[in-house]
Amino acid sequence: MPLSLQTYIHGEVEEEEEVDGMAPKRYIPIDSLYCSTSPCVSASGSSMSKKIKARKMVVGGGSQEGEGEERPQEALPEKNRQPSIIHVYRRRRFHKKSAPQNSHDLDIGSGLDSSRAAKPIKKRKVSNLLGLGDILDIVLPIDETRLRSRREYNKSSGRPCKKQRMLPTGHGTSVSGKAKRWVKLSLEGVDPHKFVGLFCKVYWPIDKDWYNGTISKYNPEAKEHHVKYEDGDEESLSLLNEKIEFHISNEEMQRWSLCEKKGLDENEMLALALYLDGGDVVHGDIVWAKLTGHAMWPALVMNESHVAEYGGLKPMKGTILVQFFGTHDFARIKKNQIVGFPEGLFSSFHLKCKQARFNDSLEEAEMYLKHGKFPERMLQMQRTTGLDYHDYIIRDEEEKALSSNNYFAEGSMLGMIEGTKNFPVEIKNLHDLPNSRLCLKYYENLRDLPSGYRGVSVGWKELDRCNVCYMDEEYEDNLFLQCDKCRMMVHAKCYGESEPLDGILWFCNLCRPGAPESPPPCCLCPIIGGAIKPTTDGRWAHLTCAIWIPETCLLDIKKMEPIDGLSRIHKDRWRLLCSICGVSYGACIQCSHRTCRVAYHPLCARAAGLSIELEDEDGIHLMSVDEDDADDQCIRLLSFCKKHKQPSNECSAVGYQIAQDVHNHSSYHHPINPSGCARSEPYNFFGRRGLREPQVLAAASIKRLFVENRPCVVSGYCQNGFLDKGPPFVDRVNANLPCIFPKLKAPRNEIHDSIVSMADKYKVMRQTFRKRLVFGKSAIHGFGVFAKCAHKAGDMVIEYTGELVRASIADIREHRIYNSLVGAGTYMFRIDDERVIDATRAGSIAHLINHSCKPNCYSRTISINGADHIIIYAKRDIKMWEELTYDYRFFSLEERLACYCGFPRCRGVVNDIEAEEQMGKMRMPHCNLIDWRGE
Ligand SMILES: C[S@@+](CC[C@H](N)C(=O)[O-])C[C@H]1O[C@@H](n2cnc3c(N)ncnc32)[C@H](O)[C@@H]1O
Repeated sequence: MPLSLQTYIHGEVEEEEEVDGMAPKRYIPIDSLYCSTSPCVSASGSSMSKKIKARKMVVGGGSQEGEGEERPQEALPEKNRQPSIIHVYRRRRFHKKSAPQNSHDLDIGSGLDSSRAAKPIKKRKVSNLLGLGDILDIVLPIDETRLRSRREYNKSSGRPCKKQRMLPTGHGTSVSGKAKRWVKLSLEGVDPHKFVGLFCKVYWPIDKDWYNGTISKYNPEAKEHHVKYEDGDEESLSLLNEKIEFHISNEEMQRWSLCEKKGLDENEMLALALYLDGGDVVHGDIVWAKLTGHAMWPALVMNESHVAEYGGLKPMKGTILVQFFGTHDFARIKKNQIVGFPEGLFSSFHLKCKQARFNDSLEEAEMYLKHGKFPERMLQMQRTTGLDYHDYIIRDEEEKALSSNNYFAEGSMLGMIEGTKNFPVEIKNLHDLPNSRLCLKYYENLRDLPSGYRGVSVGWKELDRCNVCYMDEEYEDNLFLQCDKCRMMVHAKCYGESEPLDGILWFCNLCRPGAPESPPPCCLCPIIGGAIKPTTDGRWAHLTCAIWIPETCLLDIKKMEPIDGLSRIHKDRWRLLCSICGVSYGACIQCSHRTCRVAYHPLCARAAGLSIELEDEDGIHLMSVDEDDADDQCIRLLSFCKKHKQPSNECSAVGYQIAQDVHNHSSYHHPINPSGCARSEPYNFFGRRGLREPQVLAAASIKRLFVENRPCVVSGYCQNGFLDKGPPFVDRVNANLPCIFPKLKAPRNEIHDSIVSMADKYKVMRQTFRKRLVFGKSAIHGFGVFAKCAHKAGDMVIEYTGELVRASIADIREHRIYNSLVGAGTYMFRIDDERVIDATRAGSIAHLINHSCKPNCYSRTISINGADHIIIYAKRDIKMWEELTYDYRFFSLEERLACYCGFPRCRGVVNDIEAEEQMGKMRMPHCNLIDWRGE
């Protein structure tokens, strides 16, 4: 094997073995994986996949024959496990180091230790900061010889000349136009062909080393450059994603109209940061601060004595008040979420985010370090502390929210309702941010709103759930749709998309061309973003609000718009104060408990984890959406405050109802999985959760006909008292309202480059997965799949591929072939009742992805050009080298498969217990079975 195998233990790299042979490779080629990981046996038939070993132990309750001595640690309980060992393959050691090496590239590994050993005296008076040249003598401990040797003094000022200082040794220090030097080139807007032929060096994060090569060609389709390394290796890569420098002279740059990328000078920043670093964090310090869902971000520690001026950011034990560079927002960050600036640079935090704002923040941080200066806007924000800043906003995210109808922010709403303040402390209020261009834009929309309006943003983090019905299951006839711009996820039918999209570009109605420039606020609640639809009176409202507020309805339930009935909303409902966000705006619903009057906005309730449900959600599918049947139908929407929140499965009527369903659906067959292998299940498997349709869609349908929503307005006043009984009037004239946003099938040139259709995303995913993912030894079980680079929530990660076989064939293979060969278990993924993907002998490394009860990925079936594909998506942002996991939702009434995912609240088994329990209820007790002798 031509591979150098390394062991990563707790992030440390240790050379484990050097396997010699053919040309060196970066990672083992995925194509050659099967021989090493598939459960297919060797000629002797004695090898058994680790997966099977673990599984057999679970089944048998102990080690199996032939595996006694080598009990895999993945089968051990979490506490007994050894430190996680991940094997990854790296380039061989004999790769020459990039030559000539940049003398200005601080050797981070050694630089860190030496500098730490002799920390410079801390200097805090940043306003008197000297230029780098002035302090070089002080920071010499970092790398004295290097810094000294590079110093070239300007004769007149006696200060070091920056340009010359930064020139790499080996390339002379001349600044003549012909002298070549290593430069980062600006890639934006440059013809990619211009890079062909350039000598370059590419940074390999695993090796922490640079490798020299030449760009040999450009592939416009893949948007990739091909690099031939000096050591004979070659690869195609996207320059944008790489840390790459070119060896080029100024003259050549001019000739080919290339320009140097004016970016960070990491070394200078490091030197300055080390100079300022030391001891406890005090105000004026520059640090890395972490908000959940965001990269570590450069921030300035604020003066706590001014805290009174920061309104909602009052002192809180264990937290530090910071202002972020780049966004200029204030936040209170837990101390353990703060990292010293030099440490962050050593950990390459500055390379971990590609957002424009992040780059701005680095540049601002650099300016502050070098010159002690802040951007004017940051100062303005500091000056306006007299204003009531209720909370912080990450402007970048705000931009996302305002421009794309989606908002991601820090903090779980559960945390909020458990907050010590009257109102949840972590809800973000967008008002009183006068310096924000975006806020001004946003407020333009709010002119007509009452003065008490405050925008509230919630963490729309759950990309795997429908934004309307909040269910995470997918149905064969109601697939998930994701807006290709803002990534909002909805069920097609919940959003009113009846036509199959088949992978074409799809935008939600706020991202379509012609949509309002900035997202309109919902007229029923202050929550920003989400699935918003037009109302019949020319406003906008969340579909969820329309569904949960009793008086409103949808005129066309196929299109799920426009929202009607706003004028019917009871006047008291508008006056209710939301107990969760504390904003007295919009219309609230109330707790369904008999004696409780607690009010909340439906979306606040959902975000806070309160239960909002149908009284008989499992029976909803039995209701007809046919208007003729309307008289007999009634649906009750229940919601409970925190105090009266009840587990949804407590309702005994549900079990009964399901039992009836089974009885009535003779075509239903209980799923068989006698082999017990951990087949992953999709989300649309008929039998898993009873026969439910996405509940809110059904609710919306029925609601058009008749709704009896229990909660009373204010006290004891049944809403139905003011609702017309019987089917609400469907205004046919209004139903023919012009379609405000025609269905978009936008040509590529109309849209931003980063917005691509499902089909294009799929294509890119297929082209890149080998570069993005790698398999390795997993701490969970056997082999797993790891991310070689960071992934964003919602990214398509990999397709689960293999042989597409009929379910009956899959069963036969399991029983007759795989089980008899290796004992048990296969790599199968059920698409639906008919089709199974068998990845045992063919397919991508997706079959190695392990299960976790708190996964970072999820699976979805997508349809492209008429073909179904099982795609593994990122459920949240995934860091480099994180193991990919998804919830197998393993379903077996016969077997339980112990789970070793290590998540603190692991459910203990890979099985989808909830689904199995539901199914258990669906089984008729024996005593209820009639002995049918035929007639
Ligand atoms: C598709 S394979 C995953 C790849 C597997 N790690 C391997 O090396 O072959 C599925 C099998 O991995 C094992 N597995 C995956 N996730 C697990 C977990 N969280 N706990 C225990 N076993 C797991 C189970 O034996 C399951 O049948």
